[in-house]
Amino acid sequence: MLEKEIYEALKIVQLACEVTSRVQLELTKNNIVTKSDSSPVTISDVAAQFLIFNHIHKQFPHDAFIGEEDTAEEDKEFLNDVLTLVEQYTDEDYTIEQLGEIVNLGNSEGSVNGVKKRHWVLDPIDGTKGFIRGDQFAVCLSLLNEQGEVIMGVIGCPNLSLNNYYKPEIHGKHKFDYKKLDGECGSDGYIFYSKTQENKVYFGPSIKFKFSDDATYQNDFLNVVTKEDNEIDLKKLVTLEGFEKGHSSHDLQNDIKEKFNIQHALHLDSQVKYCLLILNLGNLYLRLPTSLQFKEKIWDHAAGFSLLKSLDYNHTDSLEAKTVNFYDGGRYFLTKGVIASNLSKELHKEIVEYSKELIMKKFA
Ligand SMILES: Nc1ncnc2c1ncn2[C@@H]1O[C@H](COP(=O)(O)OS(=O)(=O)O)[C@@H](OP(=O)(O)O)[C@H]1O
Ligand SMILES: [Mg+2]
Ligand SMILES: [Mg+2]
Ligand SMILES: [Mg+2]
Repeated sequence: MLEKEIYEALKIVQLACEVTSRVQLELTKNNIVTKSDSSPVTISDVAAQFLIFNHIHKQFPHDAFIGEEDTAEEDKEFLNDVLTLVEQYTDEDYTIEQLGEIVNLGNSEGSVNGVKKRHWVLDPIDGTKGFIRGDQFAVCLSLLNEQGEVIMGVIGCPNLSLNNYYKPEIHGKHKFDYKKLDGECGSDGYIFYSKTQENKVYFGPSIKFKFSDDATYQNDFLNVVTKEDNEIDLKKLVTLEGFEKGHSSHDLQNDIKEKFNIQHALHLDSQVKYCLLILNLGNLYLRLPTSLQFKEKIWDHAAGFSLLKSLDYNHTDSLEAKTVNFYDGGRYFLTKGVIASNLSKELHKEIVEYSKELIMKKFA
């Protein structure tokens, strides 16, 4: 089940990794604009959304899409640069109108209004600020079934070197030789994927994927992680937090670390944080809200959620230890913040209870 979906998703996420990581190296000010919510977007965010939706739409014409980007806000010059970029990776030529039609397929409100369709959920570049800074970012594609449940996730991490995050004195012995794996990556980084119902996550150096016509991609994925591979050392927990102070309440997250005596923290952009959690390079993902008005977007979490649920890890909001739901709020969560972990359900709940206390105090 889902073999074709995974195969097509991997193939096109791999291409998007290639495009985005190339653009990252040669990014200029003209390639970046500011959206009406004050967040940045680059030509490669829109190009990656186009390439991915164009491919998936051809393969699965009955499916719907939710994507972060939309061409309505962008001017002609910017969109022309997007076209020039995508045409280097497609056999056909496209007009600006055709570009818009495909990118804006992603404007679906989801299955909230009784539209029962599968939805592909895309964040073409998650961590755009990290991308612009030259740091971590991720291409995140997932699939929701007709009931709105996340059934698979693919995360491309073009800039990820795992050995940078592995510290033997903290992490102890691990199944994987990250240095060796990094060496195999070239400049394309890693891709992670999972089917939510399967109890394993696959990952491999993106560049190693060799796709044959009979969809034998599994053979090219060298690495599998299961829950049993991860030994959690409660004395050496590591948090996974965002880089941008505007995206989560770093002050409250520090209070949590103090209360639970957590000595180590990693700060990095994007859903790469979820990939590190899967590998047990971090244990506790903290995203406490900076304002109770902010609505979390489903594309910032759906692919990571699939990886986490495959290993039966916790993924809840920051006020109540209830599993986050991807369908009741359409494009948004109805809940506030996110806390995820590979800890026991009991400890996770304790952390969320303390988080609630802190949030209530801060925003009272
Ligand atoms: N105020 C606020 N609160 C929470 N989240 C916000 C906020 N503003 C933006 N965003 C979203 O943050 C997405 C990037 O998440 P990161 O995990 O990379 O954040 S961090 O920069 O590492 O802190 C980012 O995704 P991208 O736009 O895809 O980069 C935004 O959707
Ligand atoms: Mg994002
Ligand atoms: Mg994005
Ligand atoms: Mg964005």
